[in-house]
Amino acid sequence: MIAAVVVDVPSGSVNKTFDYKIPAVWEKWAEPGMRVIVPFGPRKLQGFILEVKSTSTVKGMKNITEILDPLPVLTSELINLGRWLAENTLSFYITAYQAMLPAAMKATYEKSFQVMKPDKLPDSIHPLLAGNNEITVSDVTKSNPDLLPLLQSLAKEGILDVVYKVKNKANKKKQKFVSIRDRALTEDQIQKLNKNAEKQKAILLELLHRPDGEYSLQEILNETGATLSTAQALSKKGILSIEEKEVYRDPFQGRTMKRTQPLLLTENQGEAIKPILHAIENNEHETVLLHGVTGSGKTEIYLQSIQNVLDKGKEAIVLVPEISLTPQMVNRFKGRFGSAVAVLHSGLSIGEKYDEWRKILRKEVSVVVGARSAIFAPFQNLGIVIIDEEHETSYKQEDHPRYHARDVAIWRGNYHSCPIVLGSATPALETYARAQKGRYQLAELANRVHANPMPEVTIIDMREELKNGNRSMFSLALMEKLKSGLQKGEQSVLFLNRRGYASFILCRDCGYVAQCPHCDISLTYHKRFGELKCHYCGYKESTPSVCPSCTSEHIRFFGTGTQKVEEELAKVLPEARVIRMDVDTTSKKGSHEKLLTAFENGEADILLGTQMIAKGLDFPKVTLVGVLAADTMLHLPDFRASEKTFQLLTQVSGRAGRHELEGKVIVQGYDTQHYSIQLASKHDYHTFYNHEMQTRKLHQYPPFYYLGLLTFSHLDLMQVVEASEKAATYLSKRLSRDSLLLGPVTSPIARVKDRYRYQVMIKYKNEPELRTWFEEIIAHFQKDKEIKDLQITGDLNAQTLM
Ligand SMILES: Nc1ncnc2c1ncn2[C@@H]1O[C@H](COP(=O)(O)OP(=O)(O)OP(=O)(O)O)[C@@H](O)[C@H]1O
Ligand SMILES: [Zn+2]
Ligand SMILES: [Zn+2]
Repeated sequence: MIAAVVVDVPSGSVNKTFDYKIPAVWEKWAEPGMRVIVPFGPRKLQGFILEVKSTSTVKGMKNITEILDPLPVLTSELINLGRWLAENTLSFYITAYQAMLPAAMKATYEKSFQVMKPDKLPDSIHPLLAGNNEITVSDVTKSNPDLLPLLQSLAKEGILDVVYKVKNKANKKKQKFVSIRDRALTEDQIQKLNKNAEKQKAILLELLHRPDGEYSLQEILNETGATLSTAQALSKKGILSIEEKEVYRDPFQGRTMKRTQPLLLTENQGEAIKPILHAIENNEHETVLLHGVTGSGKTEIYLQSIQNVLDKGKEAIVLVPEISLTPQMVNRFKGRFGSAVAVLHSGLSIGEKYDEWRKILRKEVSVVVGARSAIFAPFQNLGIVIIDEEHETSYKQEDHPRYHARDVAIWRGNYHSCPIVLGSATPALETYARAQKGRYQLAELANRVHANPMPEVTIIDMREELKNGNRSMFSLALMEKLKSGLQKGEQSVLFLNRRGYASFILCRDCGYVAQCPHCDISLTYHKRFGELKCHYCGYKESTPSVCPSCTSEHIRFFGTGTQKVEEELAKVLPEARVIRMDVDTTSKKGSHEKLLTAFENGEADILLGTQMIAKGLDFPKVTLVGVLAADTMLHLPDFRASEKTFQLLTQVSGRAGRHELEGKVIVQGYDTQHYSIQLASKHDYHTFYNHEMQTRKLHQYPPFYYLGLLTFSHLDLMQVVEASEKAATYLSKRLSRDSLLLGPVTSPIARVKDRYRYQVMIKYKNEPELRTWFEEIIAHFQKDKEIKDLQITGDLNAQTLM
């Protein structure tokens, strides 16, 4: 038998399968979707079997070295999906397949020197080997780099051999369990034990006091204070049995979850869930847009839809943006479906993610809640995919493979004949447009549950405040509300929109702003370390005390960070207890959850934070939401700036007054007349949609046009300009008349890590050959040896132009 294998070399010339012979021992169980190790040139590489066949035209085929998985890790569905994904995102097949699996399953490679002729080995090498038969190249490089040339020449003479090894990161966690072999005999055996074998006795007594069964060895040792060797001695005598077993790393271990029961749906919810239930009932693929205002009870609709899917013996995937994948969010699903739920998000360790993933493959769970990549959960009987906050840009991966989770979901829904639910209070323009055209079904929830009113929003123009002599970062109205909230014992959320508003250092005399010397962006000020840092490349420098440009001493930290707001709050409201949530206070594992729980338990009056607190939170005592700097995002070079501002303001406002207490929102800014701010304050999605659609149409942006984007980068500016001009000429000769070509121009971020960036943009409605042309351009420059190091990335459906 022969296996067609795609190997772990992300390169254009290797972007196909290679045939290998399956050795007789493995013939019976080799299947498509298994990981293998194969020889490839002088190396050993990991790969995936995509096909098993009986003939091949290839001469001199090599054997597969090893099959790594007892069962396929890619289902036949995922094998097909990967092909589609690679082709539509201009990535390599291997990259697409690797993106579908947990990181732990990706191989790393190791090169080492192995001794072939020990008698000819020079003495100087012996200490290095320390009695072993081989040593890894990386070990030599670390300890004795000057010996490398000698080792290399020994390899040429055949005294050493260079071997390549594939290392697997995927390790299963093992734990030792202990049990008593024969309870009836044990009393006797305790009598017979040596008098001073106190600890051995302690172990046996501890086990005898417990009900019959296996116990974690570590737990027993902790209880008795005995050591491992004591237990091993008992095991040698045949009294105890110690066994090693595989266990899952469970990040939610030891947590008791309150089980919840389905709520009686409101009339509105009952209507909105109908098209979803209909599709589940009839095994139909249907994309349903669930457009519901904040607090309208979308989550309850998700939960009951999933229940219907589980009742049919099928499985469910729920995607949630990484940033709102909080324990509170997860608990809503675990609370309803208990241990049937697996969770996949980036906060888990590599091992934990691998364990959660294996629960899915082994059919031990039937619901997955996770961030973007959870869309690849290897379920085989998928009954629904739910994408919460479907407008979130994080659903698009901005690295190879550049897929959008929404597109993958719809592909899988089609494959399994099941519904896809896109939920949001502020659907992406693209999505709402499709619903209007009838390509998606539209279900709307116009009101909050039980007719709770939407919070009243007041907009404050901070320029006016300044004119009236208020120089603080809080308007009078906000101060007043914060104070009255404190008096009544209610809670407030203060949201600082930091995107596009990093804290930077500015010279008030000459206007100098500290920039990264390698990237064209300003450095961000980090007070805690007194340093300036680049968010793109990690470059750091200490904060200057005088301006490097004009030597003025008026060089200061400018812009508002959460720390600064916290300090201000302490001055003006010293009695308020504040919890600050931002990247600095949540970097430690579990701190995110701790802070939120503390706030929920009423241990603070004000929750102050960034984007992190904008979504999904549902706290009954929150009556006031304050937004500082609502307009900062409007000025980003991004055609979605208005849409993003509208979405964010709507989401944040939605945190107020979700339960009995009425909510109020105060929005502060400088450019408060902008329609996205005005309409968000009126909770008016539909007017915003119509207005924004007109703008997009006028400027020929999505959803009226797709954006194709080719980005070129190189250390040498001339190379980038030349290559991008060639590409633009090539495309302009081929594009249809309805398409527009823009550029080449410098990218909005013109330089990253010393590499200059240029882009060519194509606005198109229908350009079936575009993919091929992009592929040809990329292949052309890859062959061109003169422009070494030129990087080109292509995106057929770019979401941003950065
Ligand atoms: N049928 C119902 N009966 C009683 N309470 C309900 C019902 N449906 C939802 N709720 C409650 O209403 C509140 C808001 O619902 P939920 O959080 O699901 O809204 P949402 O639309 O998902 O909001 P957001 O988009 O703001 O996150 C929750 O506390 C929820 O428990
Ligand atoms: Zn200066
Ligand atoms: Zn930089």
